[in-house]
Amino acid sequence: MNITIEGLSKIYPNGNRAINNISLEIQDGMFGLLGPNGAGKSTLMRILVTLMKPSSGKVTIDGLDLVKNRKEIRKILGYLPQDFRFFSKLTTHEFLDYAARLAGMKDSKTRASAVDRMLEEVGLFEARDRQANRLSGGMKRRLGIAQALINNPRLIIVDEPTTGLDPEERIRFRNLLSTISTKDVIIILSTHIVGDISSTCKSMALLNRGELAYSGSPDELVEQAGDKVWLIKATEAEYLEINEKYPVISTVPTQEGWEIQVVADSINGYSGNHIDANLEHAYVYFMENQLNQWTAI
Ligand SMILES: Nc1ncnc2c1ncn2[C@@H]1O[C@H](COP(=O)(O)OP(=O)(O)OP(=O)(O)O)[C@@H](O)[C@H]1O
Repeated sequence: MNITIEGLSKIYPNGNRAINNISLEIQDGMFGLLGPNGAGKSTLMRILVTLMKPSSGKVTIDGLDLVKNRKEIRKILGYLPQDFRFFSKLTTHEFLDYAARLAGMKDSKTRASAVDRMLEEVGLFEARDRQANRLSGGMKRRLGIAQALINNPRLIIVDEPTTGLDPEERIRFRNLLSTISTKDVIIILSTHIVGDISSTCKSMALLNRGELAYSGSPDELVEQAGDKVWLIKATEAEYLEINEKYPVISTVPTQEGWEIQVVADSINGYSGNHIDANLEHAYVYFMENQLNQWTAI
């Protein structure tokens, strides 16, 4: 499985340039698409799932042209949109059966066993007779992924799936995605939550204001911030100054004052030492130093 994106742009009718000349290669496995709000992630997702046409550029999925071969591409596609909703009154099981029918599974026996298998896989079998729109947030998200996966798609696109989930459900959801990501399947995970990507994706892209700011592995991005993360031991007086000067990752009070994690090329004049960088640090460093656009995660 392989996706090639060449010179892709999207300008909305009101003139908003949501995506600007993006070129990208995506191979088998889990691919993370990271970026702040408004970066263009959802726009790119909507184009990839054939809901919207690009203004210019070309996308090829396993040799199929995204615009010309829409029907064929839809057959191999599973999509969990950001604002996924359920019809009222359907039970979990009925909903998934409906989704399976929409996905083209005509034979009722095959469908029934596929639905049960999928409910087991996402941990919702016990909840099969509960009304879908009364499930907890995490369970709804799992039912959302179940409907995206019911027809064994080879391209799975999930948009901001962990927003609003508690940490336990978030981990559960990520693990679920990892188990699906086998050979010959691409899962594209769009998120503004750095932890979603660091724990699951081997390759990633960073979008910012419609532009491709980085593509590669999360490890390579972390390497770029290798010696840029500092733990400063600050006095009360220095605390505010440091907050003004540097992007601060965390602040912990100590008996002497504060321990403050910052990302910066140097910490002239302050007392501190390097600490290991992680993807969150790298993201902040990249947004601040390469793009001058650090605000907040
Ligand atoms: N239908 C639309 N018409 C006009 N502009 C739009 C439309 N949808 C999105 N935009 C604009 O395009 C840009 C990219 O939006 P998009 O929703 O793709 O970003 P995002 O990275 O998914 O952000 P978020 O995480 O907030 O959804 C933003 O400036 C947004 O305001």
